[in-house]
Amino acid sequence: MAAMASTSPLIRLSPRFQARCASRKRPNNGRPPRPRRRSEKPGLRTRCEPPPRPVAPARPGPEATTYTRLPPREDFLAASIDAVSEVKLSDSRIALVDPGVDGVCGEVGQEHDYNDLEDGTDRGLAFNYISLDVFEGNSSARIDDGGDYDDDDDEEEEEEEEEDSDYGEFEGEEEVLGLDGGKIVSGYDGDGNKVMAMLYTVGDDDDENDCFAGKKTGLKDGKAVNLADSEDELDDEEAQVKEKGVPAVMRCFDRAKIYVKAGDGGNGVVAFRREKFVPLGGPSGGDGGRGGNVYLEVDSSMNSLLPFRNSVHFRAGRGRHGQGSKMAGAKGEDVVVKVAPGTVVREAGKEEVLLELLNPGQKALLLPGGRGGRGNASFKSGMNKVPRIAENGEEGPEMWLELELKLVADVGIIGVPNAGKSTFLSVISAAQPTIANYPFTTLLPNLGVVSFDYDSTMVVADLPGLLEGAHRGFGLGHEFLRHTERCSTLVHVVDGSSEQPELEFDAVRLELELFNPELAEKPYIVAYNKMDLPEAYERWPSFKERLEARRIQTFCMSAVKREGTYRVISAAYDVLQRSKEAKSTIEGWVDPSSLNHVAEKVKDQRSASISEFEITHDSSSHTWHVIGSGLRRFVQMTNWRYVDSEKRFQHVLEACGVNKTLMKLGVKEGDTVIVGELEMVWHDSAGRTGPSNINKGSTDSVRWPQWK
Ligand SMILES: Nc1nc2c(ncn2[C@@H]2O[C@H](COP(=O)(O)OP(=O)(O)OP(=O)(O)O)[C@@H](O)[C@H]2O)c(=O)[nH]1
Ligand SMILES: [Mg+2]
Repeated sequence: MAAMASTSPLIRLSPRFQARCASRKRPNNGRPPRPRRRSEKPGLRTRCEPPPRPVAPARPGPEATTYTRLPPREDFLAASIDAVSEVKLSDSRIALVDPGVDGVCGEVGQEHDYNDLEDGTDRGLAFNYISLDVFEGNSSARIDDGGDYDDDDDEEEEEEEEEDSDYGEFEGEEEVLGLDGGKIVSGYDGDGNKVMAMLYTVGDDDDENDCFAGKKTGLKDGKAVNLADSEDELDDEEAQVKEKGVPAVMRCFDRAKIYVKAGDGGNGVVAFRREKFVPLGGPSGGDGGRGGNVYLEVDSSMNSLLPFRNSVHFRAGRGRHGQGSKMAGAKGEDVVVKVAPGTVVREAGKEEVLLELLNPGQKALLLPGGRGGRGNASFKSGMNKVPRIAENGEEGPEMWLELELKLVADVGIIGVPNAGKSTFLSVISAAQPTIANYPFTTLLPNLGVVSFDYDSTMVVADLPGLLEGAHRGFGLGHEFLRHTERCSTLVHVVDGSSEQPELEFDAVRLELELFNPELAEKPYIVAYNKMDLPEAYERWPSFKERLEARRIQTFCMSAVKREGTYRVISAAYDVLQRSKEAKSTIEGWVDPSSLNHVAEKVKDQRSASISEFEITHDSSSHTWHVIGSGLRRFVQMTNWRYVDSEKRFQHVLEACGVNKTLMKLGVKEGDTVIVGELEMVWHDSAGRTGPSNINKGSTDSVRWPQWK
């Protein structure tokens, strides 16, 4: 720009363009229209309609944050939530474990009769579990709250069921895999595909409250198989995923969408010094102030992105305009957006991560404010002593950002619902997560700090249970799978009391891989839980054998009896240390100044040369588009109120080669040329319009007294 200013006295004004319409954005900065000047006379015909503005990025509507969207009504499980809050560990089934049971991994003591829990009523929990019928052959699975299922002779009923597509997809052999509060059912559908379903209910027989029962879900290669009433059946997969949206009560405020805008620069002004005894005071218009910057800062007191529910827009202040007596405008106020530790920042709609803000105190300059426009004092030179030109302030950049909070935990506890993950966390740390004998007790991740001694501590996160299909939105797991991306190590808790622990184990591993293959590559250990239960104890040897054959480090424990847990967590600690060492050698030291790289990029874009441009031609409308960020910025900063601005603009187009290129490409008389927001008409006969537009007294021939 400095170079441009110095060229102004040498302007060879041969305007081939006639500006039809100058930038409409701030035509007059709110001031009353000036009387026409000579230079605005003939030749400069303005068009009434504004030039086509560049297509602005679609502005997100009210769904700016994940939590502003209301969940589908049927997903709001009021009854289930009530039920959850009533359940205590002491009430749960585990309270019935006979203390006489001997240690883990060894002999199991006496048999425990838990069969009475499977009769549909869990006394401790006062829940009514649905009955699950298991069928052979081609019969259909059916859920019935305590009702009988007639699977043989009643042909009419069978016909009805065939018509009812709710059951149609879940035909074939089924077997019960787990009967723990909820029931995991596996089977084969008509096509021979493996089908899994988690069936459970909470509350009494009242259908309205029986929300979980209303959402019985069968999972078939990640697709829902709706086993409930046909009203709930959804037409397509998309609708299913939508309906599986996490209810508002369960939503973690760990995603937000915000708008940030750096402040615009203040405008420069044209002013001349008029003072007694100071003849020919000269130009004294001050520069505009710089717009405020946008910073992102990690605030250790924040643990969610909840504050962004109310405030979505963050705009830095604009710089003040310059004033006479060479007074520069004040700088605009900066805005600092505080985020929780562990926040990942992306530009909305883009995959690329802009910033990862992990540690409290980190502060990143995200968007630098716009440059202040120069006042006429800055344009003064030996050849142009009365510059009547000033610039607009540069527009501050703006952006929609997607913020995502990922837990910063060393170890993540994963596994199917009800495996005992929360129980394990409560044993190894001081955390007190809700523990209960039904799936999805944990709705939000829990954190706990495990300390071995003063120096060695690690943060462990208990994550909501994962179901098959979690990566496609089933259950709650997918909402939280991303948290595991931050964990260096995983502890995979396997429910030993399930029918086929290995199958469940593989399903969860597959989910991790499908969600993000990098997750599956993280180091992990397996903790086979509930060893105090006879069935778990029986299955342990074969489970261990198979996993060890696959070279997977496997431990057994009884979280509730606090046996074997220390071994598991110390093994996790060892794995964590090893992975940390490996990481530090690979990644090396990270330069904290790299946090400003987004702002650096913006600055680089700003300093793009005006001679870098592309020209496209639309032959149907005889329009030429001159595209270049340097030129665009130049147009935006040109203040068309001032006569000299127009001349300087013509000169710049000539100097940077736009005119020449257009002529080379075959521009014709009357064609429209669009540069940035400015639309002009091309005239071949420069002689006709060019010299006649020059305000002869405006540049080098100006005499100071003229301004007195
Ligand atoms: N017998 C026995 N029961 C256990 C053991 N560990 C946990 N449980 C019980 O299993 C049930 C589920 O425990 P949670 O810790 O809530 O399971 P979770 O994996 O956190 O479940 P979600 O949060 O739903 O994913 C509770 O009733 C626990 O008391 C164990 O070692 N032995
Ligand atoms: Mg839990």
